[in-house]
Amino acid sequence: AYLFSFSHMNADASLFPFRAWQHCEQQALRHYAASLDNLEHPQGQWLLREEIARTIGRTRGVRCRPEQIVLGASTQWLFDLLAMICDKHALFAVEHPGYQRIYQQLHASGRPVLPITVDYKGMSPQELEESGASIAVVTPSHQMPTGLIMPVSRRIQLLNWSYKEEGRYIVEDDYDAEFKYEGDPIPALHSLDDLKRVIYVGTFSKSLLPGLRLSYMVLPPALLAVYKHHASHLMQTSSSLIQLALYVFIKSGEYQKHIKRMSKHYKTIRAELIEALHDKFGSSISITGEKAGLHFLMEINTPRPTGAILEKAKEHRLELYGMDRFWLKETTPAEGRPVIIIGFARLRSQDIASAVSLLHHCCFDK
Ligand SMILES: Cc1ncc(COP(=O)(O)O)c(CN[C@H](CF)CCC(=O)O)c1O
Repeated sequence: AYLFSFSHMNADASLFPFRAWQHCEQQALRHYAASLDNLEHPQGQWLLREEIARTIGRTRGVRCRPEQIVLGASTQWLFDLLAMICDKHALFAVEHPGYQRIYQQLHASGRPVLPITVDYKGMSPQELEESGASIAVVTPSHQMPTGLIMPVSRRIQLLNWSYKEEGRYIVEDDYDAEFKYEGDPIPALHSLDDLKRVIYVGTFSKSLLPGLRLSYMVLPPALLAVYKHHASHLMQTSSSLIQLALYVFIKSGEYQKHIKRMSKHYKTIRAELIEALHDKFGSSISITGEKAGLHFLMEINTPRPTGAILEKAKEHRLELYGMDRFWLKETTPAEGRPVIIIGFARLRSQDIASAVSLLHHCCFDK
């Protein structure tokens, strides 16, 4: 077990309202147990899809009907589904550096996946245009891993790219949208889309818990028709019990209360952590991607290479990851200063000073 964790992959289960969740589960069983005895709708429970449509309409400006929502046990599965229903010649473009599991998932679906460079505004429209891809996968709310927030100007550029040709789509993976600390709220790409070219994807992995394994996808009408034709033989992958408990949890207002409480908590932890990092590391670090989400990047001015830092972190039971897991191309990244990804979802206030000084030790001391 780790002493401290800077992982970007976890959540702090000790902050999850399990009593409230169990109450919602009991309510779900009391009122909807009957629906557990048969195979449900392939897209998932209607009641939950209604609540999700309402929630993303209110919080992200995503206008959709429950009929357009497909639930799934993980974002990876939803990308599998997407690969099944999209035109078999369609090429996918993904962000580089980017989220490796989606890249691998799409690769496994047998079609070439093209890594497209992410500049300081997000996926490069020029590279995307030249790539010949017709489906662009982006993470505009807090790019994984750089943490940049895609400005509206770039969102419009990508939408215009998708409008140029039939069959072009943008997959908006709105990961980390729930937690934003600086700057004005930016509406989802989906809310700016006039021609129904955006497929909106969301997950409860970070707003609630990764262990719930519940994610959702909003299909535009044209793709919904294809889904209904191709994939309706596929059964829903997520558990009906979790879906119904989540429906009660959202309906009762517990979800909104939880997001508010966690936003406040993460805002405090993030501020204390950034202050402690600057105190300890001084001008030897530069932090980027910290305006939203549950992680940011930290570049360190040290002669020690990333590999050696990660090695030392392992020795000292400090959970820490580098940028290699987001490097999708065969080429190795130009050797610059070490950059590590700092996740803070699992950090507790009282541990910050010790975790930061241990990190400093791994970066500089023998
Ligand atoms: C860009 C992006 N879109 C969705 C998810 C959610 O996927 P799921 O829980 O299956 O719904 C993640 C989650 N990624 C993990 C970080 F918590 C893993 C990162 C790593 O493998 O480095 C993600 O990065």
